[in-house]
Amino acid sequence: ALQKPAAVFAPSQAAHTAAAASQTGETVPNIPKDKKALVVYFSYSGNTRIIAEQIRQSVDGDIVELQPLTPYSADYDTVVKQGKQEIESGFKPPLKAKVESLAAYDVIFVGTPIWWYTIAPPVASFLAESDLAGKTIIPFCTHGGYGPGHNLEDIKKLAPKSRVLNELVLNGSKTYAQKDILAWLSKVGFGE
Ligand SMILES: Cc1cc2nc3c(=O)[nH]c(=O)nc-3n(C[C@H](O)[C@H](O)[C@H](O)COP(=O)(O)O)c2cc1C
Repeated sequence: ALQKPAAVFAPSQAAHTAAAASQTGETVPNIPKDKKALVVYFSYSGNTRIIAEQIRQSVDGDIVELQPLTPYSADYDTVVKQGKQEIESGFKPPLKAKVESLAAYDVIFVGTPIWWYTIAPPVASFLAESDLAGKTIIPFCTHGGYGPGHNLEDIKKLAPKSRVLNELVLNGSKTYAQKDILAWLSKVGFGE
């Protein structure tokens, strides 16, 4: 399944308009909650970051962007090839910073672009190096049209002591209204 040409994962940047929409659009009340939430995500070309910000806005939580110690190339095709190698070899790149104070959060949203049908390597690094026992993990991903692949299974494998809820799967080239994000949040039971 990994033999598809690199061109199929062409960058999709239509999501940029979503940021503007979520700032100028409808006002949405925060979901009432007694749990403290953290949004942790990686984003190479910006699509997952937009969703991460929308989630943070809806849950009124904190947010952390994962960054590999060695940044990925600015050249997209180079990254598509490198990502393939990293995923096939199970490489988990060292992160620029360890995510601190996880103990303070009950719920951790984990966001990733889909790379070669799974989570991006920096997200694998985060899951592998963090103590997530007893946490509720709510995954979300953006993909380029080929769907979420096996990323949810891979998240569960890397966080065996967490309760991993259903994933929000989004197409990175589409835009999502804040109310769509809220609808998903209440569907996964956040705030109950
Ligand atoms: C290394 C790499 C691998 C990718 N692999 C896939 C894939 O397997 N399936 C897919 O639908 N999209 C794939 N894409 C496209 C991204 O998942 C999609 O553009 C996503 O929204 C990017 O999120 P970001 O802007 O937060 O980095 C890939 C992109 C890159 C850079």
